[in-house]
Amino acid sequence: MTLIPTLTETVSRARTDLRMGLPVVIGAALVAAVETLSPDRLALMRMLGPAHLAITSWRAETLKARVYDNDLSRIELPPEADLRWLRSIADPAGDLMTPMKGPLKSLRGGDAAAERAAIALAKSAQLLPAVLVVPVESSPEGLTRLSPGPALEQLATEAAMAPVAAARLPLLSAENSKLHIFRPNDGASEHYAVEIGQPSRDKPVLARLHSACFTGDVLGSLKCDCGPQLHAALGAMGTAGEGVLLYLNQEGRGIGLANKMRAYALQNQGFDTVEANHRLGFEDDERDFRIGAGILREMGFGSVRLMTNNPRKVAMLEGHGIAVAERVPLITPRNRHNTNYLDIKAQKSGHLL
Ligand SMILES: Nc1nc2c(ncn2[C@@H]2O[C@H](COP(=O)(O)OP(=O)(O)OP(=O)(O)O)[C@@H](O)[C@H]2O)c(=O)[nH]1
Ligand SMILES: [Zn+2]
Repeated sequence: MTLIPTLTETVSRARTDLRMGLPVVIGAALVAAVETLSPDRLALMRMLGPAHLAITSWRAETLKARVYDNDLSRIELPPEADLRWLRSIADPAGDLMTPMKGPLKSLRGGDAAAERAAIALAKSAQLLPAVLVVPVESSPEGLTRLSPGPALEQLATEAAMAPVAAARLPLLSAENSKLHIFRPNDGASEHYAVEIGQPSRDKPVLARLHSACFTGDVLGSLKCDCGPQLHAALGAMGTAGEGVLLYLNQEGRGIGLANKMRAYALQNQGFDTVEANHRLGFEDDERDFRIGAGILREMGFGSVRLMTNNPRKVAMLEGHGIAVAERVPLITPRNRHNTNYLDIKAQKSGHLL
């Protein structure tokens, strides 16, 4: 152990840098997130050499740009491109008003490892997955530096979860409850576990992995089923006298609340929940379900009766050391605002509704 930052810590720093609009050095390139880049920093970066953009293949598909690097595209920057242009490539908000941004020229050949790591880093910072890249031989002092391969590997590694604090928390649905806080070792969000009663660690526990939904859980949004699912799950555990509900801070299926609102704005333009994610450049579901498995293991649970309609959650838990003894459906009422969303989840995401 030294006082020098580990790779995990350096990646976490780099994530914060991108959120603040600071470039980071990945391999032999200077990269910055388009979303947070200022005009001044853009000008300074462009003085260092020819720049290009990296976007995901989903975003490239919408923009009709060629994809030569599998999951991403490197787009040449036209000389006259300003920040407005960069943002129009990154953010689909204005796509319908200004559909033609091109023709876009995709770079071909060479190596896209730095771009791939930069996009993964931007996603982990819950920023739009679009980055400005300037290949450089030497880069200014003081910037966070990463090697592409190890950075990508680190971003794909399961974070270790440490229990931080726990206390009794009587709930409307179950007076005998306790709230546990878990902190990952990668500088990302904390997650919570509500333990109801004193469930045995030796038999399958009634469990729910709930992903945060500020709009549904807190505001009572009618657009999704999250709030009613949260309360139905706690209610069922209260009635049974025991259970464990993980509240995972993976808002918007892992893209964050700002991007979820971008997705909602696209849904107002007529795209469905899956199409909206893709137009933004994301996969339809960016959540890392290993987090839930890690917390259950940390709490001593090895087997669950899982309240979910999502077969992927079952498969991911099973794949990460938690036996799913039973899937318990969690069906909540439909309304005119969420019925299309629920149909799309059933048709495109395999939910059993
Ligand atoms: N990106 C995006 N996220 C959404 C949208 N609507 C709801 N969400 C998020 O979707 C997640 C729903 O999480 P869950 O209810 O735990 O998961 P699920 O995959 O629906 O599975 P089960 O509810 O267990 O059946 C939450 O993180 C919400 O914030 C949307 O239109 N776009
Ligand atoms: Zn919701």
